[in-house]
This record gives sequence, C-alpha cells and structure tokens, in this order.
Amino acid sequence: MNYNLNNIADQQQKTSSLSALKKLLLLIQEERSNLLLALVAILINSGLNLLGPYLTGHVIDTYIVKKDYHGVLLWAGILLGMYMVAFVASYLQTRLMGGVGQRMLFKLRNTIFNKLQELPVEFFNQNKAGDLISRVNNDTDKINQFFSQSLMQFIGTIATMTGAGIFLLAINVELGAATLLPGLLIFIITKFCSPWIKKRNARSMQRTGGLSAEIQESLQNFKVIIAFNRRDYFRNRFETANNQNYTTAIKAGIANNIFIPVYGFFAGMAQLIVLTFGIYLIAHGQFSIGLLVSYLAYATNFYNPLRQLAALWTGFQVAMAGWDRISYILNMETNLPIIPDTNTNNQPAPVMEFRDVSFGYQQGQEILHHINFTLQQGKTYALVGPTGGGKTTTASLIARLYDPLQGQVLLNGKDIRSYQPAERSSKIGFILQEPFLFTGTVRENIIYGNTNLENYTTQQLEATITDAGLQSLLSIFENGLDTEVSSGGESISLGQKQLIAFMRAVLRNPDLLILDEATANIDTITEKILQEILNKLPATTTRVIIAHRLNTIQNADEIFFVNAGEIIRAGSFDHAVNMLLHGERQS
Ligand SMILES: Nc1ncnc2c1ncn2[C@@H]1O[C@H](COP(=O)(O)OP(=O)(O)OP(=O)(O)O)[C@@H](O)[C@H]1O
Repeated sequence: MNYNLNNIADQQQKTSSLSALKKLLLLIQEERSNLLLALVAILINSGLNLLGPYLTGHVIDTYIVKKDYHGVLLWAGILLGMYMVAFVASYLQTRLMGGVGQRMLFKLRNTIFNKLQELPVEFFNQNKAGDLISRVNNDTDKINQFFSQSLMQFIGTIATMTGAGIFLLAINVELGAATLLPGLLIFIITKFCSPWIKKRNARSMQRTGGLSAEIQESLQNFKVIIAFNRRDYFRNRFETANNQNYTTAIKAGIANNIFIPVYGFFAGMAQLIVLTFGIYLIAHGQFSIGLLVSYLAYATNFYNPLRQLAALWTGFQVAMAGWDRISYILNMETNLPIIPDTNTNNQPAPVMEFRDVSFGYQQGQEILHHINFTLQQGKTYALVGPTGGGKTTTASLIARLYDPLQGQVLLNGKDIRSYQPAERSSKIGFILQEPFLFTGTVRENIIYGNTNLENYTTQQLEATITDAGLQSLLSIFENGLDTEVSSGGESISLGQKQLIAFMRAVLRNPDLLILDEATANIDTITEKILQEILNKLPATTTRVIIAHRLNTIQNADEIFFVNAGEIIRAGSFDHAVNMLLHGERQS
C-alpha cells in the first residue's frame, strides 16, 4: 500500500480553496462563540471606519463651507469617539483570534500526533521522521498564523471593501463603476494566480520537510558518520537539501509578494480615475468638493484594504498548502483494520498458526511464500536461517506489524485481525533487534504500556520484579528502577537496553514471547540468567527465539529453518546446524 506522503501529494486531486477551508473550519467548531464575538468586533471596526469619510464629506459641505467652526469641532469630537470605539473593537478581535489560533494549533498538533499513533509500521517505513516532524511543527504553524493574524483581518477587509464599494456606487453610479473597474481586473488576476502561489508554497514546505529529514538522519547517525569519516558526504547531502529549500523558498517568496505591486498599480489607476472623472463632474456642476473628498477617501478605503488583501490572500494560500500536507496524514487509513470475529469453533487451538501465508513489503516482491506452521502453548521455538532469510519478517507477522498478502495468521484459533490492538499486544510480547527506549527512568520504560503496573508503588513493583525472577537483571543498573536512560540510549549499553526491553516484555506476562536477536549484545553470564528467567516463565508461555548464536537455541522444542521465503522444520539441533551451514554457503 502506498503510504508515501510525497507521492500521494503528487497524485491527489487539487482541492478547491473553499472546500479545504470548510474542512478546516470543522476543527474550530468549538470556538464558534469566540469567532462570532471577533466577527462582531471586526464588523463594528469596519463599519465605523466606513462612516468616517461620509461624515467628513458632510462636515465639509455643511460646516466648513459655511465657516461654522462650532459644528466642525462637535463633529471632530464625534469622529474621535468613533475611531476610539473602532480601536477597542480591533484590539478585542486581535486578542480573541490570537487565542483561537493557539488553541487550534494545539488541537491540530494533537489530532495529527494521535493519527500518527494509529498508522501502521509501513507508513513509518515509507516516510522520513524529519518530514513528519516538519508537518506537525512547521505546517500547522502556517495555519495558526493565518487564523490568529489574518482571518478576521481578511473578513474585516472584505467588509470594508464591500461597504466602500456600496458607498462609491450609491454616491454616483457611473463614477463608482469606473472606480471599481480596476478592482474587477485585480479579482480576475488573483483567481488566475492563486493555484500557482499555493503550488509554490507547497513545494517550499516539501523542501523544508526534506531538509528536516536530512538533519534528523545525520543527527541520528552521527556516530557512523564520524567513525566512517563521512562528514563530507553528509555535508554535501545537506547542502543539496538546503539549496533546494533555499531555491523553492525564494520562488515561494516571489509568488507571495507578486500581488503587492500589481494591486498597488491598480489602486493608483483607480485614484486617477476618481480625480479626473470627479473634477469633470464638478466642472459640469454635477458633484461637490465635499463629495469628491469623501469619494477619494472611499476609493482609498476600497483599494488600501485590497493591498492588504494581497498579503492576506497569499497567507491564505500558504495556510491551505500547509493544510493539504496535513490532511494527507489525517485522511490516511490504516491498512490493519479490525475485522469481525467469524470463528465459531470452540475447540482448543494452537497459540499461533500460519495458514498458507505469503507476504512481501512491496508489490511483486514476495519475501515469504505459502507458509504453514503452528506454535503450541508452552513450547519454545527457534527460527534460524541466513541473514535476510525472513526471520524478522515472520516475527513481525506473528505480532501483526503487517498483514499477509495472502493466507491467514491465527492467534489462539482466531484471525489475528479480529483482535483489538490492546488485546493483541497484551498477548504477544516482542523484543526487537533494536529495542526502543523512551527518555526517562528504567521504571518508566519497563512499565510502559502495562496498565496493571502503572499505579504500583516502588515496593510493589520491586516485589513483582523479584517474583518474575528479574531482580538479578535490575541489579545490573546502578540506581535500579531510578536509573536514567535516554531515548537514544547513549547513557547505557546496547545490552542494557536489551535487558530493559526484556524486563518490559516479561512483566507483561504474554501468551507468546518473541525474542528477535534479543541476546545478541549480552555477555554469556547474563545470557544464562536470561535463559533461567525464560525457563521460569509460566508453563503456558510460548517462546519464539530468533538467534544467530546457536547455543541460545539448543533447548528449543522445535527449530524452524527460514530461508529464501520458506520455513522448514529442521528436526534435530544438529540437522539445523547443517542446514544453516549449507544455507549460509548458498546465500
Ligand atoms: N521494511 C522493509 N521494507 C522492504 N524490505 C524489507 C523490509 N524489512 C526487511 N526487508 C527485506 O525482507 C527480507 C527479509 O528480511 P528479514 O529482516 O526478515 O530477514 P532476517 O532473516 O530477520 O535477517 P537478519 O538475520 O539479518 O535479521 C530481506 O531481503 C530484507 O531486505
């Protein structure tokens, strides 16, 4: 299944600005009352600012021409009051929308992060962490900027322009129509250029994502880079990504600013039309000076916001480009759906069964072909085979990190796809080749995802650890449960990381425990301790051990040889060793 966000972006139909905005508005439904209040405030602000020029014209024609300075002063006071109310309304809407924007940003980031938690391993295989981080941090902020700073300004601007347009037409239809003509041209140009601006911004964000992926990759692998002296290689790769980001950012910047001079030019044209046509009308006695002053102010009221609108519209296109990138994640559906349980057979069933299972990571590249095997309760199984033979892939299917392309995987006789994730993961413990630890303490890491232990006191937890025979492992850590570990695990050794992962898995008391090269980095004495702990697991626990070190699998009840997409019962240990030597020579 295609989970590559950048490929999806190329394939997706272009969504219209309006339908994208509608979806986005759903996110801020809870903010309705704040939005309404901000809208009222902005309309008051626009309305009062619109009334100003009309009253000024009225004062000129009624009081200034007649030299009635008392009236002029009175109206000046009224105008001052009006502008102060407009100022308060504007301040109120800025505050309200700032809050709305931040809350939306918070919600949006939570929504995306929760969505990411639902997505399958395949999604993370196909997308780079750095790009995802950029979407969660950078792209959401673009939307926040539009909402907190621009949305109400946008509405206010449109309200002011509509009002000014109405005043212009009401005062004189012909002059109004002539004044508004450049506005119509601007509208057509804007409509024509918007998709281009959005595309340039989308490309720029994609490159920012690429840059962040590059940084993440080199930071994660800094030891390898230093050890292999590959600094130049990564420096070049970074420079290429940085260059691409720079070029696309410049292009987006040009697109974002292209409207400003265009709008400015047409606004100048409109002023010229008002002046020449207005003076002509005055010369023919069809217009007054006061009306011309009001008229010029309304033309300014129409075209000045239009200049602002240029920037706001661009901001909107940037936000929509960000929203598109985010919606690709939000629209993504997991390919690991839960299906209804159709099993009506209550007969005892093996813990795990593969029925004619075929699997490949990519279409047309099968890694496992028509696999059949069963795992019985309480037994220990070993998977051996040459590197790249398919052992980890088999274990991943047992834990349902992927679904087979064909066939069925059954857990306790039921299709594994019918289990809820929580139930499935409580039944299957998986210790990965590269255990993942969170930044925190040993305690936090071993109780991770284990609801039974979450509220235990330190004493209770220590007692549980002792009961499970894990005390000797815990004592390896200097500060026991309180030992600090970092997600990269730099503060502890790889073997110690594996021990923590081991304790985490054993304490979950799973029906099936998979150890994928789980002891590869552990000394032989500690490995013996692990072996004893494994032996002491409840008699019902089934163990699946993947190991290259043959002594680890000596006590297995059954050995499977995994090679070239096939799983064969190896029979005795000696036979398995033979197959392994033979298989390794072949590979
Ligand atoms: N995420 C993935 N995407 C595409 N191909 C993959 C992926 N993971 C593994 N493969 C391929 O699947 C095949 C089997 O890999 P797998 O990791 O299952 O082998 P393995 O037997 O566990 O090897 P090892 O002993 O080295 O751990 C290999 O050819 C590998 O390249």
